[in-house]
Amino acid sequence: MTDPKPNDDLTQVLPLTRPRGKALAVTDRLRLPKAPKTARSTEPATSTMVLERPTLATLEARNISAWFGDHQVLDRVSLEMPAGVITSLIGPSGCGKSTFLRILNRMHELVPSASLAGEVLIDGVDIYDVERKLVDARKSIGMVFQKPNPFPAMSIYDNVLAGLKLTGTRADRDRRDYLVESCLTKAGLWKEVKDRLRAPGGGLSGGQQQRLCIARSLAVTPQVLLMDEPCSALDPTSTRVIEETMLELAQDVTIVIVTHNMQQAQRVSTQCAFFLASQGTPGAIVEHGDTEAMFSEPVDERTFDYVNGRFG
Ligand SMILES: Nc1ncnc2c1ncn2[C@@H]1O[C@H](COP(=O)(O)OP(=O)(O)OP(=O)(O)O)[C@@H](O)[C@H]1O
Repeated sequence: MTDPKPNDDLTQVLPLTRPRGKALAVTDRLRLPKAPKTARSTEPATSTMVLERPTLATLEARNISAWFGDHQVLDRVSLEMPAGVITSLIGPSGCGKSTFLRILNRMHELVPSASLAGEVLIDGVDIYDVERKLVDARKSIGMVFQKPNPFPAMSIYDNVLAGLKLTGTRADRDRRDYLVESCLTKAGLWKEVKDRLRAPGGGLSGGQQQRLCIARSLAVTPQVLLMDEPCSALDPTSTRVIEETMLELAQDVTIVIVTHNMQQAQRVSTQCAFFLASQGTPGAIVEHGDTEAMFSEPVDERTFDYVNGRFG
């Protein structure tokens, strides 16, 4: 997978022109509106306020197929990712997990040769619908990547707020202060950085940078958070902190995580989907369901072999 740029998840938006059920290469891009300047609020900053809860949303993929040029990498994948639940996507390298995840918030289209078919519904509304603004989909469905990608020279404070500008969300000074504190608190980073908010984001450790990226995603109050192997570049301690953060966040946000770590899938997820692309065929879901059941008594022999480390 291509390495993400710092604002990959938010800046690049595309026209909503895909005909239903038809694969279409998308190349054009739109520009996001600039955030207008706002007056200062007269209300005092309330550092004890909690980040307001987004409405919990169910994400549903229906018959998703995907291509890079002529190469089909997913074939009619359907999966419901219920509100307030952590869903893990597992499977061997190259079976299309990351592609599927990127389709869930319209990032797949950023690859010039990419095309797709199928529907992605958030609470029943297709994020690819021509009536829906792409920026709304990006606000509702945040993304955290494998490699932490803060803006390295930008301050920790400004990193958290980067998404507001990019999505044209207004916030006065007090609101910004409040968002920075509450998002960093939610991401489990506040105590470590509260005395150096003006220091550059690039000066944090890898685990801290990843939590900064989680805080940045939370600032636009997403209903869904997609995480592509968020701990694979981190040490066990940072991994544990991120997992605790995920479990905490799951009360407010629907989370979908791609992971190669079977223990992690069992520790954090309620439901699990096993992807496989056998012998040159496009990736598809072999089996999905309750994580505990998938690991203890999978229905399909290939799932049994995979979760027991016999391949992949
Ligand atoms: N930008 C791209 N251009 C062309 N082909 C791509 C691109 N990105 C991925 N692919 C191909 O799509 C298929 C699925 O890749 P994807 O990254 O989705 O798999 P994955 O299951 O997430 O793998 P991994 O676990 O190694 O990250 C692979 O065959 C891969 O080579």
